[in-house]
Amino acid sequence: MRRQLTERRIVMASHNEGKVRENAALLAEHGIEVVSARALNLPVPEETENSFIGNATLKALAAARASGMVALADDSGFSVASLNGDPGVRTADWAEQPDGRRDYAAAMARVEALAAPHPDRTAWFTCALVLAWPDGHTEGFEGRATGQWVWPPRGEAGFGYDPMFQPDGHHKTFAEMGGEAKHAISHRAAAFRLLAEGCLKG
Ligand SMILES: O=c1nc[nH]c2c1ncn2[C@H]1C[C@H](O)[C@@H](COP(=O)(O)OP(=O)(O)OP(=O)(O)O)O1
Ligand SMILES: [Mg+2]
Repeated sequence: MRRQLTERRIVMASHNEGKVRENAALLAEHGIEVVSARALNLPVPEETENSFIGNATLKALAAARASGMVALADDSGFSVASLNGDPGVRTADWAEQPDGRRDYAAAMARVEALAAPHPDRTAWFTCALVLAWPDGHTEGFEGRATGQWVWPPRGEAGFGYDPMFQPDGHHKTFAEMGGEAKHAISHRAAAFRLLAEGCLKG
Protein backbone atom coordinates (compact mmCIF):
# COMPACT_ATOMS: atom_id res chain seq x y z
CA MET A 1 0.00 0.00 0.00
CA ARG A 2 1.41 3.34 -1.06
CA ARG A 3 1.36 6.23 1.39
CA GLN A 4 -1.28 8.75 0.35
CA LEU A 5 -0.47 12.41 -0.22
CA THR A 6 -2.92 14.40 1.88
CA GLU A 7 -1.09 17.75 1.79
CA ARG A 8 -2.42 20.35 -0.62
CA ARG A 9 0.85 22.28 -0.74
CA ILE A 10 4.21 20.60 -1.40
CA VAL A 11 7.76 21.58 -2.31
CA MET A 12 8.98 21.01 -5.85
CA ALA A 13 12.57 19.88 -5.30
CA SER A 14 13.93 21.12 -8.63
CA HIS A 15 15.91 24.11 -9.83
CA ASN A 16 14.90 23.57 -13.45
CA GLU A 17 12.12 25.99 -14.39
CA GLY A 18 10.84 23.87 -17.26
CA LYS A 19 10.39 20.89 -14.96
CA VAL A 20 8.83 22.98 -12.18
CA ARG A 21 6.33 24.41 -14.69
CA GLU A 22 5.33 21.02 -16.10
CA ASN A 23 5.02 19.31 -12.71
CA ALA A 24 3.12 22.26 -11.23
CA ALA A 25 0.58 21.98 -14.05
CA LEU A 26 0.16 18.23 -13.42
CA LEU A 27 -0.25 18.78 -9.65
CA ALA A 28 -2.70 21.65 -10.19
CA GLU A 29 -5.07 19.21 -11.91
CA HIS A 30 -5.33 17.53 -8.50
CA GLY A 31 -5.67 20.78 -6.56
CA ILE A 32 -2.11 20.64 -5.22
CA GLU A 33 -0.07 23.82 -5.02
CA VAL A 34 3.69 23.97 -5.43
CA VAL A 35 6.39 25.93 -3.63
CA SER A 36 9.65 25.94 -5.57
CA ALA A 37 13.03 24.95 -4.15
CA ARG A 38 14.34 28.29 -5.37
CA ALA A 39 11.71 30.25 -3.43
CA LEU A 40 12.77 28.41 -0.25
CA ASN A 41 16.46 28.85 -1.09
CA LEU A 42 17.05 25.10 -0.85
CA PRO A 43 20.54 23.89 -1.76
CA VAL A 44 21.18 21.95 -5.00
CA PRO A 45 22.19 18.44 -3.90
CA GLU A 46 24.90 16.56 -5.77
CA GLU A 47 23.37 13.82 -7.93
CA THR A 48 25.61 10.92 -7.00
CA GLU A 49 23.39 7.94 -7.88
CA ASN A 50 23.46 6.09 -11.18
CA SER A 51 19.69 5.67 -11.59
CA PHE A 52 16.90 8.19 -12.16
CA ILE A 53 14.98 6.87 -9.14
CA GLY A 54 18.13 7.04 -7.01
CA ASN A 55 18.82 10.68 -7.86
CA ALA A 56 15.17 11.70 -7.55
CA THR A 57 15.09 10.04 -4.12
CA LEU A 58 18.12 11.93 -2.85
CA LYS A 59 16.78 15.26 -4.18
CA ALA A 60 13.32 14.69 -2.68
CA LEU A 61 14.67 13.63 0.72
CA ALA A 62 17.05 16.60 0.92
CA ALA A 63 14.19 19.02 0.19
CA ALA A 64 11.74 17.34 2.58
CA ARG A 65 14.24 17.35 5.41
CA ALA A 66 15.31 20.96 4.79
CA SER A 67 11.77 22.31 4.46
CA GLY A 68 9.75 20.09 6.79
CA MET A 69 7.23 19.70 3.96
CA VAL A 70 6.43 16.85 1.58
CA ALA A 71 8.68 17.23 -1.47
CA LEU A 72 8.43 16.04 -5.06
CA ALA A 73 11.64 15.56 -7.05
CA ASP A 74 11.95 14.88 -10.77
CA ASP A 75 15.05 13.22 -12.19
CA SER A 76 14.88 12.81 -15.90
CA GLY A 77 16.97 12.43 -19.02
CA PHE A 78 17.33 11.69 -22.70
CA SER A 79 18.55 8.32 -23.99
CA VAL A 80 19.71 7.21 -27.44
CA ALA A 81 19.56 3.49 -28.25
CA SER A 82 22.68 3.45 -30.43
CA LEU A 83 24.63 5.13 -27.60
CA ASN A 84 23.61 2.41 -25.14
CA GLY A 85 21.20 4.79 -23.42
CA ASP A 86 23.53 7.79 -23.12
CA PRO A 87 23.37 10.55 -22.05
CA GLY A 88 20.75 9.01 -19.70
CA VAL A 89 21.31 9.82 -16.04
CA ARG A 90 24.08 12.23 -17.12
CA THR A 91 21.84 14.25 -19.49
CA ALA A 92 22.18 17.51 -17.55
CA ASP A 93 25.97 17.06 -17.25
CA TRP A 94 26.33 16.82 -21.04
CA ALA A 95 24.90 20.34 -21.29
CA GLU A 96 27.19 21.83 -18.65
CA GLN A 97 29.89 24.23 -19.81
CA PRO A 98 33.18 24.90 -17.96
CA ASP A 99 31.62 28.07 -16.46
CA GLY A 100 28.76 26.00 -14.99
CA ARG A 101 26.12 27.27 -17.42
CA ARG A 102 24.08 24.91 -19.59
CA ASP A 103 24.33 24.99 -23.37
CA TYR A 104 21.63 22.74 -24.83
CA ALA A 105 22.50 23.57 -28.45
CA ALA A 106 25.98 22.22 -27.80
CA ALA A 107 24.66 19.20 -25.90
CA MET A 108 22.27 18.27 -28.71
CA ALA A 109 25.08 18.69 -31.26
CA ARG A 110 27.23 16.29 -29.23
CA VAL A 111 24.47 13.68 -29.19
CA GLU A 112 24.01 14.07 -32.94
CA ALA A 113 27.74 13.80 -33.67
CA LEU A 114 28.01 10.53 -31.73
CA ALA A 115 24.74 9.00 -32.94
CA ALA A 116 24.81 10.07 -36.62
CA PRO A 117 26.92 7.11 -37.86
CA HIS A 118 24.31 4.64 -36.52
CA PRO A 119 21.20 3.82 -38.57
CA ASP A 120 19.02 3.17 -35.49
CA ARG A 121 17.49 6.50 -34.42
CA THR A 122 15.46 5.16 -31.49
CA ALA A 123 15.48 7.51 -28.49
CA TRP A 124 13.47 8.01 -25.32
CA PHE A 125 12.98 10.31 -22.38
CA THR A 126 12.72 8.91 -18.84
CA CYS A 127 11.23 10.70 -15.86
CA ALA A 128 11.45 9.49 -12.28
CA LEU A 129 9.17 11.22 -9.79
CA VAL A 130 9.77 10.67 -6.09
CA LEU A 131 7.66 11.96 -3.22
CA ALA A 132 9.47 12.26 0.11
CA TRP A 133 8.04 12.99 3.54
CA PRO A 134 10.04 14.74 6.29
CA ASP A 135 10.09 11.43 8.25
CA GLY A 136 12.13 9.83 5.45
CA HIS A 137 9.37 7.83 3.74
CA THR A 138 9.50 7.85 -0.07
CA GLU A 139 7.32 6.72 -2.98
CA GLY A 140 8.80 6.53 -6.48
CA PHE A 141 7.43 6.23 -10.05
CA GLU A 142 9.03 6.12 -13.49
CA GLY A 143 7.61 7.01 -16.91
CA ARG A 144 8.94 6.95 -20.47
CA ALA A 145 8.23 8.52 -23.85
CA THR A 146 9.71 6.71 -26.85
CA GLY A 147 10.45 8.00 -30.33
CA GLN A 148 13.34 9.08 -32.52
CA TRP A 149 16.09 11.62 -32.35
CA VAL A 150 15.97 14.10 -35.24
CA TRP A 151 18.43 16.55 -36.75
CA PRO A 152 18.45 19.50 -37.08
CA PRO A 153 16.60 20.49 -33.89
CA ARG A 154 13.11 21.92 -34.50
CA GLY A 155 10.79 24.13 -32.41
CA GLU A 156 10.95 26.75 -29.72
CA ALA A 157 8.63 25.46 -26.96
CA GLY A 158 9.59 23.28 -24.03
CA PHE A 159 13.14 23.07 -22.73
CA GLY A 160 16.34 21.04 -22.76
CA TYR A 161 16.54 18.38 -25.50
CA ASP A 162 12.90 18.82 -26.65
CA PRO A 163 13.86 20.18 -30.12
CA MET A 164 15.64 16.93 -31.11
CA PHE A 165 12.98 14.44 -29.95
CA GLN A 166 10.05 13.30 -32.07
CA PRO A 167 7.70 11.02 -30.14
CA ASP A 168 6.32 7.87 -31.81
CA GLY A 169 3.16 8.53 -33.81
CA HIS A 170 3.84 12.25 -34.24
CA HIS A 171 5.47 14.41 -36.89
CA LYS A 172 6.37 17.23 -34.55
CA THR A 173 9.15 17.40 -31.99
CA PHE A 174 8.28 18.06 -28.33
CA ALA A 175 9.49 21.63 -28.90
CA GLU A 176 7.11 22.07 -31.87
CA MET A 177 4.12 20.56 -30.03
CA GLY A 178 3.96 23.03 -27.17
CA GLY A 179 2.89 22.54 -23.58
CA GLU A 180 -0.55 20.95 -23.84
CA ALA A 181 0.29 18.38 -26.51
CA LYS A 182 3.59 17.40 -24.89
CA HIS A 183 1.71 17.09 -21.65
CA ALA A 184 -0.59 14.43 -23.03
CA ILE A 185 2.21 12.02 -24.01
CA SER A 186 5.36 12.96 -22.12
CA HIS A 187 7.54 10.81 -19.87
CA ARG A 188 6.67 13.26 -17.07
CA ALA A 189 2.92 12.81 -17.61
CA ALA A 190 3.40 9.01 -17.69
CA ALA A 191 5.25 9.04 -14.38
CA PHE A 192 2.69 11.41 -12.92
CA ARG A 193 -0.20 9.14 -13.93
CA LEU A 194 1.39 6.34 -11.88
CA LEU A 195 1.94 8.72 -8.98
CA ALA A 196 -1.71 9.78 -9.08
CA GLU A 197 -2.87 6.14 -9.16
CA GLY A 198 -0.57 5.28 -6.27
CA CYS A 199 -0.68 8.27 -3.94
CA LEU A 200 -3.57 10.59 -4.90
CA LYS A 201 -6.48 8.20 -4.48
CA GLY A 202 -7.41 9.28 -0.99
O1 LIG B 1 10.92 16.96 -20.86
C1 LIG B 1 12.10 17.20 -21.16
N1 LIG B 1 12.42 17.79 -22.31
C2 LIG B 1 13.69 18.09 -22.64
N2 LIG B 1 14.74 17.86 -21.84
C3 LIG B 1 14.47 17.27 -20.67
C4 LIG B 1 13.17 16.91 -20.28
N3 LIG B 1 13.22 16.33 -19.08
C5 LIG B 1 14.48 16.33 -18.73
N4 LIG B 1 15.25 16.91 -19.67
C6 LIG B 1 16.70 17.15 -19.61
C7 LIG B 1 17.01 18.45 -18.92
C8 LIG B 1 18.24 18.15 -18.13
O2 LIG B 1 19.38 18.34 -18.94
C9 LIG B 1 18.13 16.67 -17.82
C10 LIG B 1 17.51 16.43 -16.48
O3 LIG B 1 18.50 16.55 -15.47
P1 LIG B 1 18.02 16.58 -13.95
O4 LIG B 1 19.19 16.48 -13.07
O5 LIG B 1 16.92 15.61 -13.78
O6 LIG B 1 17.33 18.01 -13.83
P2 LIG B 1 17.99 19.44 -13.63
O7 LIG B 1 19.41 19.32 -13.19
O8 LIG B 1 17.72 20.24 -14.84
O9 LIG B 1 17.11 20.06 -12.47
P3 LIG B 1 16.97 19.47 -10.96
O10 LIG B 1 17.98 18.38 -10.80
O11 LIG B 1 17.21 20.64 -10.07
O12 LIG B 1 15.57 18.97 -10.85
O13 LIG B 1 17.26 16.13 -18.81
MG1 LIG C 1 19.92 18.00 -11.74
